[in-house]
Amino acid sequence: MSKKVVTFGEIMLRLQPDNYLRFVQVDHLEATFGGGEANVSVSLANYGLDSVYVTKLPKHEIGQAAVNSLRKYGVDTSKITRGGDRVGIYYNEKGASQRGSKCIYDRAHSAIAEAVPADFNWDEIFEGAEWFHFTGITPAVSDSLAEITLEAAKKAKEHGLTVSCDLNYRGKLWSKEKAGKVMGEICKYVDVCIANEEDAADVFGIAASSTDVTTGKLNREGYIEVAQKLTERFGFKKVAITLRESISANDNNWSAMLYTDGQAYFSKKYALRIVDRVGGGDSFGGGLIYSCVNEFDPQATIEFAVAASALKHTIEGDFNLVTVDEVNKLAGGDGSGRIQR
Ligand SMILES: O=C(O)C(=O)C[C@H](O)[C@H](O)CO
Repeated sequence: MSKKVVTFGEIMLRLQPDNYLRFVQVDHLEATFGGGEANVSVSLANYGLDSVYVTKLPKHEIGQAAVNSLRKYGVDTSKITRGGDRVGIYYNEKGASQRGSKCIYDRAHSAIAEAVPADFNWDEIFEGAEWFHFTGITPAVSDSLAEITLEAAKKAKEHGLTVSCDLNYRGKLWSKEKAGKVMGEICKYVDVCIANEEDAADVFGIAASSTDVTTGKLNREGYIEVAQKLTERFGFKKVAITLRESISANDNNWSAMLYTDGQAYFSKKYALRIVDRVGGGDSFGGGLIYSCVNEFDPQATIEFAVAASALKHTIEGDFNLVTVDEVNKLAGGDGSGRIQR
């Protein structure tokens, strides 16, 4: 039987202009769905795991369309609570070259934002599960959701699950102070922390002293220092950090580090040409969770996670629609992009 992983968060309607058009230019928007944890669930379903996504969505057709967008890829949506009025929306304008992407949220009073603890029966949801994943976006959405996320993390530990959290700081949803306070409590129940150095600094005020003298960015020692400080503070078993050594619109190197048992493992570096970067971090989380539940060794774990997320950057939409074989092919060194025939 395949291993069961539960994720919890908000899935939103993503509305986006075609290609690289600006919001103010268009008279129609393309509609898809996405959300940090939903994206991870789709990755895991693609990899063949029993992938369960938990949220609350209205009973109406837009809520159903969100459910269908997940079912289409094999995510188990049976634990989604139905009710409330709104599906959260995010508008995404894709940047190019020196113009960055823009994200506008319209998610206040969504069904999940207004969910209450009684909406979820965690004992039932976690039955037979091995792993629970959420991101720092979920508790940022509303106070009630922060309370529910904490309860879910505690319950997951009681049920013996491994708990992972991607810090994913969203400054449009809450202040650094509030994020630090809420996440500081929730992270006591987390085993595997996914972060980048900006999240660590924004949420926990953790900064590293080691930077590269020429670029001014963190160097390897700096990343290790961030992971060590996170581990010291929360007792994480693993810290996975995506490295922004030089990630700008024109120079996109993508790699990561896994820190576990006092050892740091660095992945290969990929030069990306970005088709869609939204969900890139989630695809990394999905690859990491897949590798961990399958007990890959640390180097293989980080290579799989980074290769998975490198592939995501080539795919339109939030979801990483790749198979284990495709990820293994890239992780194994074949990044040729050749046509297969
Ligand atoms: O930013 C958010 O809250 C989203 O969930 C939108 C995207 O799906 C998310 O940023 C991808 O990680």
